[in-house]
Amino acid sequence: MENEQPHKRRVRYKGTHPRKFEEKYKELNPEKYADTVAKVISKGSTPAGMHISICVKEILDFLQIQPGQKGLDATLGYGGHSRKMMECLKGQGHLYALDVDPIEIVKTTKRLEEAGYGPDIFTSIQENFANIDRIGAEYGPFDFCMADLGVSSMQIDNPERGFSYKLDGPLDLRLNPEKGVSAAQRLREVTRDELEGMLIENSDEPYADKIAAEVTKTFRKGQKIETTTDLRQVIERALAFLPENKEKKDILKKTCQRTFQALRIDVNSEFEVLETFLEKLPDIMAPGGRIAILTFHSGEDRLVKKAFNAYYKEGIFQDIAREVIRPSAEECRANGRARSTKMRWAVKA
Ligand SMILES: C[S@@+](CC[C@H](N)C(=O)[O-])C[C@H]1O[C@@H](n2cnc3c(N)ncnc32)[C@H](O)[C@@H]1O
Repeated sequence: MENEQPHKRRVRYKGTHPRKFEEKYKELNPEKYADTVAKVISKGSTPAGMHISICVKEILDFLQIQPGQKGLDATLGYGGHSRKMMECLKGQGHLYALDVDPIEIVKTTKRLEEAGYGPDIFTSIQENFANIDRIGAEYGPFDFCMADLGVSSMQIDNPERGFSYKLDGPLDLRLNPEKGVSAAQRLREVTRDELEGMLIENSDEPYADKIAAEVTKTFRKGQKIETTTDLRQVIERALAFLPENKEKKDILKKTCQRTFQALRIDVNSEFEVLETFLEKLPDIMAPGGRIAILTFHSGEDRLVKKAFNAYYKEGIFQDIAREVIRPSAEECRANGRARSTKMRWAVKA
C-alpha cells in the first residue's frame, strides 16, 4: 500500500505587482519590517503608513513636561509627539489627544496601547480641535498643549483619501470623510470666480485664473473631475501655454501642490477651525500652561502670530515666541516634510 501523504495545497503565488496600497508597502507594518522602515528613513523619506514627527526636541524643550501634569495633543496623527510627551510624564499624569480622522485615530490609539500607553495615561477622542471648549470643560485645564497642523503622511500616502496629485484616487481631501463634502463635489459647486478666489486666498496660486477657466471649460464640455488624476490633467491643460522646457516640470509640480492644498483647506474649513481653536485656547489652559503650535504655510502662521500677539498685549499670555522657530538644517535634510515648518509658543498668564 502506498504511503498516504496528507494533501498539501500549493501556495498561490501572489504576483510581483501587488495591486493594493496595503500590499505594496512593507513599511505599512512597521513593527514587522523594522529594517525596511529604517532603510527608508535613512534615505530621507517617510515610510508609507507612517509619519515622522517634526521639531520634537524643540517642542519638548519648550513644554517642560513634568510627571503628574495634564496635557492636550490637539492633532494626534501617528502619535509620535504624543508618545514623546507621555515619556516625559513617567507614568504619572494624563495626555488627552484629538484627531478628526476616524480612520487613523483608531490605528494610532491601538499602536500606543500596544506600546504601553493605555487608558490609565492616554485618552484619544475623535473631535475637531475647534471644539476644545468641550474638551477643556470635561478634562481641563491643561498644563501643556500642542498642535501640529495639517495632514499626516499616512493620509497623504493613502490614495483612497485623495490628498496627493501623485497617486490616483477619488478627489476627496477630507480629514474626516464621514462629514462635509468631497473636493470633487466642491469643484462642481463653486463658480469660476469663487474657485479663482479660493486658489489665491488659500495658496497664493499665480495661475489661479487659468486653472479656474480650465475647470469651467471641462465641466462645460460634459467631462468629469472625479479623481486626483482628472484634476492633475486639468492643471496640465491649464498650463499648456507654458514653453516646454526644464522649468515646466517644476512649475507643474508646484501648481498641483498649491491647488490640492487650496482645496484641502477649503473642504476642511481649515482657516475657520484654526481661528476658533485660537479663540478658545486660553480658556482651556491652566495658569502657567505652555502651548506649542507647528504650522506649515503662511496663512496658518499669520493666524497663530496674530492671536498670540493679541493675547500677550491683553495680558492673557505672560510670554510668547518673538520669532518663529524653524527645524534644524539637519532635520530638514532628513525629513523633506519639515522644510516649511514654523513653530510658535506661548505661556498662559
Ligand atoms: C501633521 S499631523 C500630526 C502628526 C503628529 N503630531 C505625529 O507626531 O504623528 C496632523 C493631524 O491633525 C489632524 N487634524 C487636522 N485638523 C484637525 C482638526 N481641526 N481637529 C483635529 N484634528 C485635526 C489630522 O487629521 C492629522 O492626523
